[in-house]
Amino acid sequence: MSGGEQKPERYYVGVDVGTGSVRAALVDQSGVLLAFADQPIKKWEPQFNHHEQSSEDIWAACCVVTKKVVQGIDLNQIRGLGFDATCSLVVLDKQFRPLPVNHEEDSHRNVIMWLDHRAVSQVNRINETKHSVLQYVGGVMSVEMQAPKLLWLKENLRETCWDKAGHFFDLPDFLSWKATGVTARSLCSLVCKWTYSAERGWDDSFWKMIGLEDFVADNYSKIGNQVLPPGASLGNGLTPEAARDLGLLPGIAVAASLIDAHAGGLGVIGADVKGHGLVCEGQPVTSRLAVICGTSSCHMGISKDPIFVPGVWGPYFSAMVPGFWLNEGGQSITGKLIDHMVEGHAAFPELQVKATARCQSVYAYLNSHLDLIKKAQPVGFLTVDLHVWPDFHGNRSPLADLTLKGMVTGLKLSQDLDDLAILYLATVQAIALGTRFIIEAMEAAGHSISTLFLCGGLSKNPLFVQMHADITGMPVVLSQEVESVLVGAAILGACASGDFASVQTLHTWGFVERF
Ligand SMILES: Nc1ncnc2c1ncn2[C@@H]1O[C@H](COP(=O)(O)OP(=O)(O)O)[C@@H](O)[C@H]1O
Ligand SMILES: O=C(CO)[C@H](O)[C@H](O)COP(=O)(O)O
Repeated sequence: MSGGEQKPERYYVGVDVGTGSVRAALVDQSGVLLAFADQPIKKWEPQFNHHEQSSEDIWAACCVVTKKVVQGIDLNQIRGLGFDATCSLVVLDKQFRPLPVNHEEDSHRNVIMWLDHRAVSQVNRINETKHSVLQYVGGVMSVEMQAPKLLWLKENLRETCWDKAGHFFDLPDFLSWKATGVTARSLCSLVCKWTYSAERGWDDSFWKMIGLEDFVADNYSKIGNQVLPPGASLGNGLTPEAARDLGLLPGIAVAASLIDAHAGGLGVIGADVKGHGLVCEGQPVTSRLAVICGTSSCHMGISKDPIFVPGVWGPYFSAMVPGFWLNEGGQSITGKLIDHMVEGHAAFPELQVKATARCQSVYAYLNSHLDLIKKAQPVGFLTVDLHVWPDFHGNRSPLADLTLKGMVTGLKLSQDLDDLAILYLATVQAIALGTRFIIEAMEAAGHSISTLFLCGGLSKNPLFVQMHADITGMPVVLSQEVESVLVGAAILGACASGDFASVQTLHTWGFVERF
């Protein structure tokens, strides 16, 4: 480079903590992903419906992947770091040490995962209050949100956890605290999972009514009384200790974070679609629905004015795209359901052997097997007499009923590979029908959606994508960059660095090339 003529390249790091793994990416100043790394994280299920993780294990995985993606890069060129994560609950004591969220008193397991359904009695009591904050979570609070989990801790682990607790973090906020030492929370997590209002702040009457008046008494210091918009720069940036852990330089900008689905939404919803003949090209961004499909699926639709959709979370102001209201529909398990159905089938060992012999994933093998057995018919016809109801872990939207269970009708005595492939297809179709059900509820309430923007692990499955297009009757757009959630996380880091004016100026990073 000739001195002074060309500015040195600037890089941003995005870290995405999903349910099963942590991913990191190095992104350049045009939003192009240059390096990617992932690392599995531990999960415990000590009893049915109890799902736990370890914040130390998660942080260690963040460090491994971050070090990998910056290898060979001049660290002085890394300008910002952004985190997104699942909305699991992290519990620390007053000295920021992990506290056990289990009867076994294993303090390593200090995270109640988002999909944990232990707090059923607590959420039922919260919903019986009919408090006005519930209007902003779709009318019914989900057992996956934080208030019922906090109440469960108070009622079940009073001495070993609740009385000792100094800090309750949403996982994305835990990560930004760990990186900077700043305990400020992101508006995204507090609005979406904790009943905070961007306009009115905390509602004392809600916490008093549900029996968590403790938070009001100490001015919400344990759950957050300093709130920043996603992408805001935190404190003095990366601390020397965190910099050592992550293999970065101290002082680089660290952003207030986002929940993972929201980072994915940010990574795709503003994508430049010019020249692809898509109906949404001439329409406002509110005609787009971002669907983030991983262990679960999240359906993110934005609007200029608040829209109240029964059974669909929100409306949340400025929780994803600043200045817009967000409605978030969801299916609690989608990728996890497909894995469960396929791995639990009698023909799974045979599938594994055959897929391995062809150097394919089991899903790529199943997709080509379906192509073979459908003969001249469209693939959808293979399931005319086999149907799946996909609510094996309750229904998040639009029925908002955690008691619902799954169902399969049309089973036969045979359990060969054809049966497995067709059951897999029926499961994918059921999930896509669930998306249609959510879109219908959103449209009945006032949304006008024309195009789906998919991202997340399941968007790498062509059958999953095709079924969503066929069953919703809408075009499905995929970004050129498959790791769109990481693009969203890197957008946060880029925004915090001050190199870009705002998150909005960056959300066209999710440019489009694949359909
Ligand atoms: N190439 C692929 N083909 C089919 N399914 C995939 C592929 N990659 C990931 N998946 C599925 O996506 C799901 C995980 O998605 P991911 O976004 O990694 O999840 P999370 O963010 O919840 O950790 C799993 O159910 C997995 O089977
Ligand atoms: O509730 C959420 C988003 O609002 C969870 O974080 C999400 O459903 C879990 O995400 P993933 O399936 O990608 O791991």
